[in-house]
Amino acid sequence: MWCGSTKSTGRQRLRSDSECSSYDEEYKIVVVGSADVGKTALCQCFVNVEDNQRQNLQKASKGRRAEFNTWEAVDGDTCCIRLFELRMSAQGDDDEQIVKSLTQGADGFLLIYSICDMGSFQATIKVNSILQKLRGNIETPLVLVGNKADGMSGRQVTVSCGRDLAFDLGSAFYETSRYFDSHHITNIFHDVIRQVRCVRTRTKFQEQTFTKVRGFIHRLSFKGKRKSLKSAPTS
Ligand SMILES: Nc1nc2c(ncn2[C@@H]2O[C@H](COP(=O)(O)OP(=O)(O)OP(=O)(O)O)[C@@H](O)[C@H]2O)c(=O)[nH]1
Repeated sequence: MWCGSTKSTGRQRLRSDSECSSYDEEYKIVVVGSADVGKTALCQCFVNVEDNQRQNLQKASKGRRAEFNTWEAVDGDTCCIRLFELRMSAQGDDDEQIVKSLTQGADGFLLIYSICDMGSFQATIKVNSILQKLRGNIETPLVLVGNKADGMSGRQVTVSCGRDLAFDLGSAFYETSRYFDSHHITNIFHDVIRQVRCVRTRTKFQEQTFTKVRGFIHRLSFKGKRKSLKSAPTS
């Protein structure tokens, strides 16, 4: 697995953006939540950034919008995953243009809160409604994630609160931590990719069905016209 970040950290990138965007299967995933819930930490764990680089990245990224690219095999199919970190507050006082363009251009979302911060949990409800409003009718693959489940700080949000919210949102739900086994975090990112694949397959199927039906109607109307021309009396 190649890992890299497009944050201007001086870190060497092994493949270019254009390579990523020309890749067959590209997934744009927005990792969204309030400040300090661990968005950067989870992205870094997923793209497998080493611990010593992690500290530098974190220092360099404060106040910046982070973006990570990685190539990853999900269920045997390699794809290019682009992660966009988006800090959003419940007040909706964020840069509207950026929120709008990231939200509308995304294939899927990881909605993060910290289980040690009730405010961040409550904010996810508001953030989700902003996302849904901006997406309109576009289907939105979503995974709700309660981070910092390592017990280092006091828990403020119970597991059942998280589960109930996920049920209301119609999303998958995980609790995790940057200190958990990396497979746990990988599995969360793979889950959202699988959901995006389902949406894409469904859309493709609907488009193919629509094309077939349109072709059938076209042929029928053509036959009908030919018949009426043949049966028309010749003067
Ligand atoms: N205990 C614990 N701390 C974590 C975990 N993930 C992140 N942190 C800590 O929480 C703080 C914020 O982490 P970040 O990854 O910068 O959070 P963020 O959501 O990207 O923050 P912003 O970029 O400010 O929005 C840091 O001090 C991290 O070390 C976790 O799973 N467990």
